[in-house]
Order: sequence, then structure tokens, then C-alpha cells
Amino acid sequence: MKFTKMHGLGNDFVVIHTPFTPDFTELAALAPRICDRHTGVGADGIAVLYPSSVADIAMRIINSDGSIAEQCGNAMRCVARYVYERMNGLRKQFTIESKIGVQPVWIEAEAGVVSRVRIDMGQPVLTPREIPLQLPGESAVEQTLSVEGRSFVYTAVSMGNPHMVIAVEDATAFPVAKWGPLLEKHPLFPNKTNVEFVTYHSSDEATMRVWERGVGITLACGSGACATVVAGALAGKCGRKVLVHLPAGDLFIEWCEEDDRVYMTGPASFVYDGVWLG
Ligand SMILES: N[C@@H](CCC[C@H](N)C(=O)O)C(=O)O
Repeated sequence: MKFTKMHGLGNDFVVIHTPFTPDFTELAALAPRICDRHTGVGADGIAVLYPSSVADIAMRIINSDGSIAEQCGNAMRCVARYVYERMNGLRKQFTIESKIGVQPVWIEAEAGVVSRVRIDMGQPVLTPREIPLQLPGESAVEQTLSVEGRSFVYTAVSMGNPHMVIAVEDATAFPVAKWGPLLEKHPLFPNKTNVEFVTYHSSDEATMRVWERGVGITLACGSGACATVVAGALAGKCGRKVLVHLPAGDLFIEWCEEDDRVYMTGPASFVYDGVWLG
């Protein structure tokens, strides 16, 4: 099976392009093996590309543990670059169907050389029952929760997939590996959750580290960066246009006031093409 290894700010994927709708159960079983960093290709997930009847192409993301996620911003940018360079004759604007709907994408490129990719990540969902989060009410902004004797103040946001955003004093020093897995599986989130630890520096700058549902620590999370800005803006910790610093680079996130949609702009990189023999 042919594949392409790609990454968005170090959040890496095995990109598989099939000419038919794939068997997701089969791919879910393959994910832990192909994503294994010792005995497989090594990646945070599989991004599978296949024909769509409502957009230029369809994409699904499968986490390294085999769970199927609703959304993945970094994979979306990678797939957009793949389509631009290898499939659509360098058309700079097109659409990708994901589990959350049809997402418009824009390629920023000069003479065919891509610098950044911009994705319409859709409208954030704040209602707990839709996130899903087991709390009553219309939103969950700056709620308190206790885990093993430590209390956290979080804001819950869905970008199609669930996020718990926690403001901390220094995200770069925060023990993500200790608290991430406990919060990911907290019973308040029946479908589990991605967890972002964020330091808001000013109205337009933040630093974020993430524990991803179904993966663990990753170097970046596009939907998590979007949730970070939505949560920060709701809590009055940042504005609506924010440069989010991640361990391997930056994402520019804009939560647009006019259409309530979140736009994410950042890089996407090819690593190599390969053939899976497993
Ligand atoms: N890395 C992603 C999100 C991937 C899915 C996530 N682990 C989940 O289960 O929701 C991104 O860039 O958005």
C-alpha cells in the first residue's frame, strides 16, 4: 500500500489516498500498527483521502490508537497541500469534506511553492450536551473540576471534536504527561476529550501544549489551537485574532465576528512517499 508521510508543525500523519470509500474498520485496526514509532511508519494518525460527492475530496482522520476523530486541523492542512500539489492542477481554493461537513481551504503559494494553508474550521460548539460534556446550561466557560487532589479551571469547546482548555501560568513547563491522560478520560466527557494547556500572553499571543485524545502528547493540534482562541476570547483572556505558539512553530487563528467561524492558517510539509509492507 502506497502512502505519504506528512506533518503540520510536527503533528504527523500517514496520508493514504484511495480511489474508493475505504473500509474504516480495517483502517482503524491498521492505525496502531502503522503509527507505531518503533515497528511501523510512526505517526500521530492516519489521514485517509477518498472521493466525495459534495466537495472536491473527502478526508477522515484516525488516531494512532485506532479511534476515528471528527476533526483534525493539522491533517486538513496536510491533505490540502497534497491535493493542491498532486491532484487538482494547482487550484488554490477548493473544499474538503470531513466528518463535520464541507470545509473550504485556501492555499498560499507563489509559483507553485506553498508557504501556508488556510482552513475554515467551522463554527465552535459551546453547548455542553453537544460537545459532549455532562453539565447543564448553554456553555461551560471557566468551570472548575478536581482530579486527584488538584483543581483545574477549564473551558469546554467543540470544534467538531471535544476540547478542554485550561489556562496555566507556564504552558512550556506544565506536566502535560501527568495530567493529560487523567483529564482526557474524565467521566464528565463521555466521548473523552483533547486537553489544551495554555498561557495567554496578550490579546494576540498565546502558547499552547496539548494532550490529544487517542494519541497522547503531540507537537501541535490545529483544532486545539482554534479551541484555545475561542475559550480565551470567551473568558476575556485574549482577542479573536491570535498567534498560537506550539512546540514546533506557530498557527494563526482568527475567530471571525461576522460569520462566527474559526479560520486557521499555518504550514504543512511533505516528508516522504513510501510503501507499507506490513
Ligand atoms: N491533531 C488534530 C486533532 C486530531 C484528533 C484528536 N486527537 C481527536 O481525537 O479529537 C488537530 O490538528 O486538530
